[in-house]
This record gives sequence, C-alpha cells and structure tokens, in this order.
Amino acid sequence: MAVLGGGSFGTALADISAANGHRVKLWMRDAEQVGSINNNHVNARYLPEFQIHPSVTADTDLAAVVSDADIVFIAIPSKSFREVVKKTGGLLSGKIVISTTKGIEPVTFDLMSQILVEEVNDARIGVLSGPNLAREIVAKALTATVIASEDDELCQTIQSVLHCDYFRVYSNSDVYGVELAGALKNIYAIVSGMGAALGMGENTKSMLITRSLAEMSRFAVTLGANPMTFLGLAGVGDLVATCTSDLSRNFRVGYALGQGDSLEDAELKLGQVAEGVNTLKQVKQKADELGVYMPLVGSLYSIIFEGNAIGVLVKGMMLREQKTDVEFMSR
Ligand SMILES: NC(=O)c1ccc[n+]([C@@H]2O[C@H](COP(=O)([O-])OP(=O)(O)OC[C@H]3O[C@@H](n4cnc5c(N)ncnc54)[C@H](O)[C@@H]3O)[C@@H](O)[C@H]2O)c1
Ligand SMILES: O=P(O)(O)OC[C@H](O)CO
Repeated sequence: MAVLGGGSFGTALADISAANGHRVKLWMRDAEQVGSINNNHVNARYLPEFQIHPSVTADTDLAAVVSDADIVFIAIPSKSFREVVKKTGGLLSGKIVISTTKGIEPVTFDLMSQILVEEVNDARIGVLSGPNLAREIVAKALTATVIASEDDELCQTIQSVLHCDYFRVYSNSDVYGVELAGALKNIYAIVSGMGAALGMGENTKSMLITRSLAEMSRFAVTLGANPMTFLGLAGVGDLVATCTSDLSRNFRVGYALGQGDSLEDAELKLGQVAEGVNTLKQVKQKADELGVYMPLVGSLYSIIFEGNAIGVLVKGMMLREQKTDVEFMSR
C-alpha cells in the first residue's frame, strides 16, 4: 500500500493501515522527514507527539513507492494534486487510487477524483471523506469516515484495509456529493472560526452550522449531488467536526481573521494549508455563474477579498430575504 503525502492526514491513514497488518510506504519529498519516520517512527513536522506504527516506511522516490503498491491513497493539498498525479507517469494505471484531498481546482472547477479520471488510465478511483481530524485519528479517538465509489468491490476493499476498533468506514456511491461536501465545509469552518473569535453563543453557532448545511447542499444539488449525502458523515458530520474544532486549520484561519489578522498573517501563523480559502474563491465564482443563493459565501468573500467589515456576515445571516427551513431537500 502507498500513501502519497506525508502530512498529518497521510500519516494518520498510513498508521491505521499498518496497524491492520499492511506494509505501507509513505511518499514524502523531504529526506530528513523520511529519516525521522524510518528511524524514529515519528512524523517530526506534522505529528511530533505520536509514535507511528513501525510497518510504515517512508521514501522520497515516488516511482518506487507507487510501483510496489496495489492501493494508493493521495493526501496532497489540492493545489499540487494534478502535478503529483502527473509525476507518477502512468504508474497508477490498474491500481486502486483513493483521493483524500478536500479541495477544488481553480479554472476547471475539478474535484480531485475528476483529475484522476482525466490523468490516469484504467485506475479504480474512490474518494475518502468525513469528519476526520488527523490528530484525533492518530490519538485513536473513535472516528468514522466514508469511502465513496460506484465500484462496490473497491468500497469493500477499503473498508477492510482501514476498519479497526476505533475507525469505522461507511460506503456511499454518490462520489460527487461526498467529495464536494468535503471541500465545501471548509468555507463554513472559516466562518465558524470567525464567529468563535467574536464570541458567538450556542444559538448562533447552531444557526450558522445549520444554515451552512442548507447553503452547501443547495449549491451541490444544483451541480448534481444527491441531497441525502449531506445528511451523512461526509456532509453534516464533517461540517460539525470542522466548524466546532480548533484542530481544524480552516477554523483556525477564521479565528485569526475574527481577531483582526489579515489573511496573509492568518495563513502565515497557521503554517499549513487551509483549503477553504481557495475553495471560497472557486465556489463564489461558480455560484455567481449559476445564480445559486449563497449569502454566507458572498459575505465571507467580501470580508476576505474585498475588505468589507466582519459585520456583513451578520447581514448575510440575518437580513436577507426570509426562506423556508429545508428548501434544499424539496427541490
Ligand atoms: N489533516 C486532516 O485532519 C485532514 C483530514 C481529512 C482530509 N484532509 C485533506 O487531506 C489533504 C492533505 O491534508 P493534510 O492535513 O495531510 O495536509 P498537510 O499540510 O498536513 O500535509 C500535506 C503534505 O503534502 C506535501 N506536499 C505539498 N505539496 C506537495 C507537492 N507538490 N509534492 C509533494 N508533496 C507535497 C507536504 O509536504 C505535506 O507533507 C487536504 O486536502 C486536506 O483537506 C486533511
Ligand atoms: O484541518 P482542516 O480544516 O483542513 O480539516 C480537516 C478535515 O477535513 C476534517 O475532517
């Protein structure tokens, strides 16, 4: 088995699979980080306080890592996803390839599994998404996720590779819905972090999360996703985890913005990728094109990219036209 990307989530997946008896190779670019995994079983940069299973080995040689594997998980930030897939130079053909990346490619509006379809011949493609804060997984907190594919056998294979007493894997055939939900929730985690910095109460948190669910579902259903997917782990599940935890990088960026930091400073402080910032840009553009009503996306965009005051977020939630509660389910 191979995992491309030795950040926090790639390492968490490698650790589970290795503990389940698989020989796992982690592809990382940094030779020092590779040494730390191979010699000390620690991901010194991303998860320094955790011991990784000794059957996880790391390598900087992408071709060697991929050639050896029948299943390849990809946990690379969306901005480099296509570049890394191209670098595998055809070696992914015939393999099970699972994207775990929650982002949207600029210009094409492609999700990562769509990039895989475009770039790889004959792969069996799936998407893994859900409320999966990496740090909680490596700490063995009870967690569930979703494997999405139309290929039932692939779903069963991934369930057996990852299932253990603290990690449960459900399946869903709505690949587009599961994958889009994972990308969209990052936008609302930024909004929630901002609200947390401003001291919002429980009523407000609940309204924000529920209206976020309505908004992301409305957008996704317009693009062809199944609204039921948004009631599951990859939808409301991931939205709740990310909008309520300061382990979420997107939440933390929002929190810093809410404290008055610029986007640049907020991202600098974080030192890791918060996918929601790029996703916000892509979704705002697409929603405008399609005429989808997304007041939270519009307000957040105007705060981050047009210099509006945080008060517009309140207007986005409170002052727009009245709507019915769950209109996205009854389209
Ligand atoms: N961290 C989580 O809790 C979590 C959970 C589920 C899904 N995800 C998703 O997984 C993806 C990766 O997240 P992460 O948390 O592991 O990120 P991370 O920032 O912890 O790690 C990303 C890794 O990718 C590597 N990388 C970046 N650009 C690269 C390139 N061009 N070539 C090779 N390697 C490159 C980095 O060096 C790093 O090792 C994101 O889309 C994220 O949304 C994260
Ligand atoms: O740290 P974040 O905000 O990228 O969120 C991590 C995962 O997507 C949570 O499921």
